[in-house]
Amino acid sequence: MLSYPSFVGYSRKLMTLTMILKNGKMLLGMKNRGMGKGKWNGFGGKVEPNETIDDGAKREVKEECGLDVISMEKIGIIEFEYVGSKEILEGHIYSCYLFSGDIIESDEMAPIKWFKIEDSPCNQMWIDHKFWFPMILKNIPFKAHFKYLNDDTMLDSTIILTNSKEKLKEPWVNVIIKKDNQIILLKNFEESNYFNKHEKVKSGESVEDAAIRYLKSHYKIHDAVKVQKIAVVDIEFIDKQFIQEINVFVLDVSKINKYLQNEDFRLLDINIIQANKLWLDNKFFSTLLMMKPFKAYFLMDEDNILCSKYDNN
Ligand SMILES: CNc1ncnc2c1ncn2[C@@H]1O[C@H](COP(=O)(O)OP(=O)(O)OP(=O)(O)O)[C@@H](O)[C@H]1O
Repeated sequence: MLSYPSFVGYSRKLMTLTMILKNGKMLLGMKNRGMGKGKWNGFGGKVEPNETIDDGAKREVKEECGLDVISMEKIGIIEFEYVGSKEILEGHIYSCYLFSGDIIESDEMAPIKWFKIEDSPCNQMWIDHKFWFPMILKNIPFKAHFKYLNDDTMLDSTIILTNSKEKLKEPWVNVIIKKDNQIILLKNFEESNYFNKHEKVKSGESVEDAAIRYLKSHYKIHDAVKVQKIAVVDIEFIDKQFIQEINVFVLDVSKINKYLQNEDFRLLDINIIQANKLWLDNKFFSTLLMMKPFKAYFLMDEDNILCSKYDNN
């Protein structure tokens, strides 16, 4: 379901961007002119007509921060699209851990500073940085497309891991119980994201049976209960070799009191859902509660969503 855009009829401009890393820190320069003025970034620029992309990347590092690259690795290719432009900026993204020489600031890039990775000046960097930087750190090849309205507004993003051999899907279930205007959270819900824990589907078991098993293990519920499968959510973690396929069912008990007797639950008001950090993004819950089946895909690095796609057809 993760379709990647194609750009027939667009021209391309090749660019490089090299992230220089050492001992948990990254080297960033403040761009003082041209594209990305006023932003901290790695080092790079346009590839010249008579050089290879790798050579262009090394030349830009030398020109912009004075360092000589000893070795570098290309991790990703990003296609930057700006609404209204028929030119794709094709950025080749490198990591470099081995270099020599001294840092020299230039008119174009100053100051140049080492930042601890966890202290990166995110709000003074390109918005896209946070979506692909985890792949740089974990050395996971990727391809991405970011669509910008202007330099500070991103409209769409797609990231594909290019090394993944077909990852295996692992089916899980989750059942959301809705009562009037409230969602029922189990006692063991995940505090961090206000969501009931997922349950793994056993081998040979259907997802529907797993959903009923899930319900019975948590609630006093009888066999005839009807759950409705609303969402299939594929969750890919960048550094795991399988995709978690979460089948999300919804059971509406607004008219049925007996299911909930004598049990100790936590009720969460649907109206405050938007304000809470619920599982996944805000759109997920509102889409789920429309009760129309849909599919979704999330690319994650630990708790961070790097890419999300919905398919409501
Ligand atoms: C839209 N989101 C973006 N996210 C992250 N990085 C981005 C970027 N858009 C451009 N970049 C990088 O910014 C540099 C511009 O280079 P830029 O100064 O235009 O090139 P070059 O040095 O050849 O120019 P001059 O010839 O000196 O004008 C180059 O590394 C390029 O990869």
